[in-house]
Amino acid sequence: MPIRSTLFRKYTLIFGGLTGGSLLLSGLLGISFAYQESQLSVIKLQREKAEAAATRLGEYLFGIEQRIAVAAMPKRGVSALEQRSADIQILRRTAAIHEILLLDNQGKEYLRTSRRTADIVGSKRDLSTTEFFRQVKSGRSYRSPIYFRDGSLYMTIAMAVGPEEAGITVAEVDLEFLLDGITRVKVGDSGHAYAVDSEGRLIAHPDIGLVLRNTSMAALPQVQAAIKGQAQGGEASAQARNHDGEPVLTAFGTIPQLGWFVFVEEPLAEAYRPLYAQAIRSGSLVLIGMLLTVFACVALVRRVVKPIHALQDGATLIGRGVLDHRITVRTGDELEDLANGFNRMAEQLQKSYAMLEGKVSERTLELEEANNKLAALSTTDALTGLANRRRFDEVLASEWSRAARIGQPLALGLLDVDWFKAYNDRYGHQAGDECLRQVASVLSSKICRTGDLVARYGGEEFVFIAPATDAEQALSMARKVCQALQDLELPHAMSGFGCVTASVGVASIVPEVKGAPDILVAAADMAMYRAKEQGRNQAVLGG
Ligand SMILES: Nc1nc2c(ncn2[C@@H]2O[C@H](COP(=O)(O)OP(=O)(O)OP(=O)(O)O)[C@@H](O)[C@H]2O)c(=O)[nH]1
Repeated sequence: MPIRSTLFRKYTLIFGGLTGGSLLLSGLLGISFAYQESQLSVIKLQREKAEAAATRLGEYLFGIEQRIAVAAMPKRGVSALEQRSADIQILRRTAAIHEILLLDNQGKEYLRTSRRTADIVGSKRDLSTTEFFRQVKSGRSYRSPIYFRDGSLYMTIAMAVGPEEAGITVAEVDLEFLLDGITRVKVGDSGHAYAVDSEGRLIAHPDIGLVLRNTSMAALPQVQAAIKGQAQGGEASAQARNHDGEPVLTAFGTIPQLGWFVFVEEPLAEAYRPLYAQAIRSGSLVLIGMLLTVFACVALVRRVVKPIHALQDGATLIGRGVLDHRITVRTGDELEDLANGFNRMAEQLQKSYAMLEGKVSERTLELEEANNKLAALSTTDALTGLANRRRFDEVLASEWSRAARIGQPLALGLLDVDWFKAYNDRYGHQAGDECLRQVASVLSSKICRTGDLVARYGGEEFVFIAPATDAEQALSMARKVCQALQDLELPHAMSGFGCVTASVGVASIVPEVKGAPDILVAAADMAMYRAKEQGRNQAVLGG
């Protein structure tokens, strides 16, 4: 079955996917939480700024009111207006107080002291119909709505301190300090603060032109929410659109004494810039972490897969028969165990093959020997150990051709034991066999030149082939054989010689290529018969 996927790819995907994926997930969650926390802290900071500004302004205004109250307070238990005028004139030196009136308890002006004009004392101007007089007479302090005059922002504060005869103190407060307070609030690089009154009318803004144009911010949802009291604290800090329709992060603080609101706002992109930077930093770290994880996974998987590949390659090689191959795995675990198992198996196979090969070559050798023996047997005479008739025919044919080729004489001798039938009859067949072996031995000892062949021709007949031997030499060799046999003196009572003798016929010719060796055999045979006829125990030359 074809392999669908490699181990390396599979495990890299699994490990890389799991670790990289979980790292990415945890990284994204971390970034998300950090983003939310940072967002909350940015919003909280903004709200604190707004509240601090509101508190500062409220306290400042409260301080002015306190000063007015202290100045308006009757001294040494005396309620006469004259005695308080001096204190009130001192109060005039307070920068934020533009003008102070002292009214008697009927609403008649007793003293008017201003930073720009000379003091007017005892004008008796009737101010009893004014709102501030009515309100103070009813027992409450009075704060007027803000109003513009000569390009400046004012508010009137009226109060009565002490017994009724002490009269009413009315101060016109220049709200310039409000603008200062607002413009001093720093919100990031380009953020700012502004203040609105309880109706949403702009009363302080770094762009004084907006204030002077009597701009209302009441249309802005965040201002509406603040006025309606729907938004409290953190919930009032949120993303919104400013007066110019730009997205901002905004928060507000309340000046409770006045019912005013101080808003701070900062362009959204600027407010969140540290968040984005942090998110990018965290994202980069997650990315680097993921890359490192993936690299680590690849390295780990490669380390795991490498010995498996070594096992795979080794198993393939051993399977192909390379049995001396050894698998090298040094992991110190099951894989190394498996490699060792393969190596042991290969070693075992190698030994078995070697044993098998040894047996095969042993058997082959035995077979060769058997074949050689068989071949020898097929060409050897069992009784005498001489070459047999078949071997004789082969050698005669080849020597005939060779002699014909080189033009040399080839001699052949045919030996027949004399009166051998009688020998058998007299001494028995076994003795006859032994006698034939003796004859063979004599023949072999006399016809022993290199290239000569002695063979048993059949029965008690022997034959020899002598290459490069002429008739005279052949006859001489035959005579020596006859003599040697006679000299052996094997007893033969039935022979006229008293011992075993033989008659030999020899012939020698230079063969012709076209001729047949039969003529040489026939010539020797005829000569042998002639030797018999001539009395036996002799050699006769034929041809
Ligand atoms: N013991 C024994 N006798 C054999 C063997 N081969 C042939 N003979 C005997 O050899 C004898 C040959 O006898 P013949 O052919 O009559 O010749 P001969 O008796 O030798 O007489 P001449 O050849 O005329 O001298 C036979 O009696 C065969 O049985 C053999 O292998 N062993």
